[in-house]
Amino acid sequence: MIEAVGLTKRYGDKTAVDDLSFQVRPGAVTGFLGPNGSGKSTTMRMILGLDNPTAGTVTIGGYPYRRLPNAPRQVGALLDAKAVHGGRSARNHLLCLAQLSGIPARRVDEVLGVVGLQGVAKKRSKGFSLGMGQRLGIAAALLGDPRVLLFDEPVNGLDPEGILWVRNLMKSLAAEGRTVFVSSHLMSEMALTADHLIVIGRGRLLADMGVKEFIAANSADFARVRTPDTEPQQREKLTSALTEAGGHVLPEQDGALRVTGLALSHISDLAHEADVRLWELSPHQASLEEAYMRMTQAAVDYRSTTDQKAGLMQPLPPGALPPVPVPGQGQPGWYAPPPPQDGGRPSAPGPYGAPGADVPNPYAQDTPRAPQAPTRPGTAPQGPAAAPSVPQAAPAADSAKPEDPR
Ligand SMILES: Nc1ncnc2c1ncn2[C@@H]1O[C@H](COP(=O)(O)OP(=O)(O)OP(=O)(O)O)[C@@H](O)[C@H]1O
Repeated sequence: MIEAVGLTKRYGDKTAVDDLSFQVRPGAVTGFLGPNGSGKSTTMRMILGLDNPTAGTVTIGGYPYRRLPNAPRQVGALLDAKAVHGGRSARNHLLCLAQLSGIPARRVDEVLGVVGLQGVAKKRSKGFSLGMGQRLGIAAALLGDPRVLLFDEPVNGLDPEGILWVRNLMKSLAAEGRTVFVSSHLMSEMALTADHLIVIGRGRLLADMGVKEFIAANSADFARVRTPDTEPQQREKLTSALTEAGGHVLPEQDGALRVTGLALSHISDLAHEADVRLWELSPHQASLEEAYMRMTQAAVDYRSTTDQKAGLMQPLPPGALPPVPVPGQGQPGWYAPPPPQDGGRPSAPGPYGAPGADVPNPYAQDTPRAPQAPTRPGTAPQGPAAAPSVPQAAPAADSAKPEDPR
């Protein structure tokens, strides 16, 4: 288990991590989310003893990383996939790390197989695509067969096949009882991978809860109800019946009604009693991305001056209602769904349940692919920080040259 207590990091005037307390438990994938600059990497670096806290503590299995016995066998991390000596082959890079940590050489071939790099094991890593570099970083993290794994943006640069592979890998590592702590900006991916979320904004803890709980607490479930378009009086009749029963009804742009506060079965019964025919009655819940946007909108440090989403925070004119989001048609003027009906306080999970996904196929592999475009230009995903750091190599003109003997 990873445990942070009052963890704080200041760089001069800048507080990067502010009194953060949380636990990352074994047997689950815990997602670590937050806007750019919110302190995720700083937190991960402090967990791994690469940065000293200004205040507070962070321990792994009860020890600060630097006092952890045989740390590389207990903790594996992918912090910067570029932190590799580019002149070395993938295999030699891993061999160096293995030797430094007393890990047998046969484990190198095992992890190369796990990440699907056995075919390019003898190629110099400076010729690797971003995705192949990520795989090499993941291989380094797995080298010591650790019980605790940290991954900073592990799917950065991976193609859809690679993303699926990482998702399955994370889940299977957690299913083996390991502690898996992973940061990502890809909310759709986190929704499929993580069981639990730790969300920070400007260095502070915003949420520490299950994925389903997080979505329920930061969005409102609702039902979409549609009566025949040709009979507007049916719509009026249903609106009255639903409102009288305590429902909250809002018209949507396409003529449907958005209903909150009533279960689907109750809406159906009320429509039946009012003798109103329905063309649609469907449950809806915000996505993790929408719930995340809603929670973190006030903690975003970097926003484009031309970004329409910035308008979200502007107050509406007196008496004006916010624009109504339309599922599947975008949300005009809104970056996140409207607040929960209880006035913004976290609400109990709604009646319609959250979407879930369970993908088996542990350690499924695929072969590395041709070079891919980076998804976040200028940002460097991470390498084997848990192992001793390896200096980054200068760019090479020709990766087909024989391997650098160093
Ligand atoms: N060595 C440093 N010196 C000064 N400021 C730093 C240093 N490292 C990080 N910071 C600042 O601390 C804050 C948190 O940075 P950090 O990299 O931890 O955020 P992050 O959540 O990982 O961001 P991103 O999602 O963009 O990777 C930022 O404002 C950053 O500029």
